[in-house]
Amino acid sequence: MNSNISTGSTIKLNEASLSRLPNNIRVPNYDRHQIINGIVHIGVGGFHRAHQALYLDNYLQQSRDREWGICGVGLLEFDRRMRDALHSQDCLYTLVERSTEGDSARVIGSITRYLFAPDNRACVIDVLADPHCRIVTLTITEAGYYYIEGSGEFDANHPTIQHDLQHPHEPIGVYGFLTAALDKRRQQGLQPFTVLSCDNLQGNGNIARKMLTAFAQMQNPELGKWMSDRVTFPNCMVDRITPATTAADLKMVAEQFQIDDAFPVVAEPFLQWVVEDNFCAGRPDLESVGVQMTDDVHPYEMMKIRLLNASHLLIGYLGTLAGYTYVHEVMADPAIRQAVDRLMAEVTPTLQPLPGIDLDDYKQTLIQRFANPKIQDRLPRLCLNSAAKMPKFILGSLRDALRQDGAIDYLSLTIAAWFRYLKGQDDRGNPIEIDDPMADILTQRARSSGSDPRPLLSLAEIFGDLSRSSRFVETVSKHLHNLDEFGAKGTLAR
Ligand SMILES: NC(=O)c1ccc[n+]([C@@H]2O[C@H](COP(=O)([O-])OP(=O)(O)OC[C@H]3O[C@@H](n4cnc5c(N)ncnc54)[C@H](O)[C@@H]3O)[C@@H](O)[C@H]2O)c1
Ligand SMILES: O=P(O)(O)OC[C@@H](O)[C@@H](O)[C@H](O)[C@H](O)CO
Repeated sequence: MNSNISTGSTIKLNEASLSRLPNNIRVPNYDRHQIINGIVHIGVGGFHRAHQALYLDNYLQQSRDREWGICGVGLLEFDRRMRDALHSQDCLYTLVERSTEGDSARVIGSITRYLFAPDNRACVIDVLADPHCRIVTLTITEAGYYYIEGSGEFDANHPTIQHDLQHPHEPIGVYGFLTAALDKRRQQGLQPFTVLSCDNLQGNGNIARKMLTAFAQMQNPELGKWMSDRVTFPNCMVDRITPATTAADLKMVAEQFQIDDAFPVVAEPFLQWVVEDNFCAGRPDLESVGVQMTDDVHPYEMMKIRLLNASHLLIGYLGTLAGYTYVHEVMADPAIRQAVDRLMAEVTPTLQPLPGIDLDDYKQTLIQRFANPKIQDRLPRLCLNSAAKMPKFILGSLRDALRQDGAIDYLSLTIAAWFRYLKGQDDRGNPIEIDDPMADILTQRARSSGSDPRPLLSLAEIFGDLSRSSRFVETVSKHLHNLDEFGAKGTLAR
């Protein structure tokens, strides 16, 4: 992304320039120098900055409690750009909410420090081990949990895990850092911190608990036991569509709001966070800023992941095959929009009822959110890392539907469309770039097996034993044949 923007009439964003920004831009009304970073967040990308950091900014704006600022951490080379941007502007950034009614911008101040782990790994461990840190939150993507989908077990052979087991003081992965810090806390007689996963995983807290404690057990069984007894891992459901920031967003922020921001973030107006109330070292009064605290997040997670994220996959594959670029363009195609409706209808019987939530309204709102032309959500973002997302977003519903003898047509179509997508060409022969840690094996199988889905369905680490269901295999097979022969639009027309 080209981050050079004209600075003629813009103001470089930083602490000193806040008072000179246009009046219609809300800026932090609190003294950021007084804030204690009670939260360390790993994986500061677009989503964290549009969601959790906004909730905490609202909290700091309205409360006198100064204990819940955020120290951001990036573990991967990918995060170098975030480091440079945030360090150049005192960790401030612009959040723009975009809807058909218009755009509104505000400057978020809740992240007061940012650490790029490759610069100084020991410093990241020290910050996590500091008694002021009481909650560690994560948005490290589905692939960041080192979870073997087919078995539900910890992927102990992953090179990152092996590295961290052998180099406990120089970790590179999330579990290495968390374990090193918790070990220090235990040795110093300090309480542990809460680990709050904010990734799109059903039972994200349970998965984080199982994987982190498995890692710690391998390193030091006593420490593993202490962690398993003392650290809490609330599950939570998070929701806000946040596209990846583009050069056009930087230009828009400069032109519409006169802010020269090296890494703004753009999001839809909708926002939701439902969190299990299980924090071992205290928490901010999240209810006061609209977070829903509950004893059981499970039905909320199921509803969101099985309706929203599953639809995103169908939109991503069919839309890409049909030659579209953006989600709102796909939603303007009546046939694909109808397929999304039908996918949601198929999933609905697998959901538990939620008091106070009308599922028809929820689904209608999703369709409207997807159709928002202002947020310019690109299809490749939805299709990224599909091997990790497919089991979480689609296969749970599929298993339930098979058990209930329910309809599986559109769930299977989503899988068939993914297989067709993995062949690397859209319906007009334009290349598709597959961005997935499993890309090699997936594309190799997709290309060599023609319209036979079985070689891909036999990947047990993704599909488990689903390939034993002949009903399922036949339905995917039928759709894959149609997609190969008639393309995405032709298949839907039939
Ligand atoms: N973008 C959204 O609309 C949205 C909405 C709800 C939830 N989420 C969740 O947030 C996650 C991140 O989304 P984003 O939009 O911020 O993406 P992003 O690409 O902007 O940021 C991803 C962050 O995750 C880190 N990361 C990736 N793999 C990692 C690994 N193996 N170990 C440690 N860190 C790793 C990256 O370094 C980066 O900081 C999603 O995968 C999803 O689970 C996103
Ligand atoms: O972020 P991922 O890769 O888990 O999934 C892609 C999108 O479905 C997701 O980011 C949604 O936009 C988000 O979950 C909305 O809250």
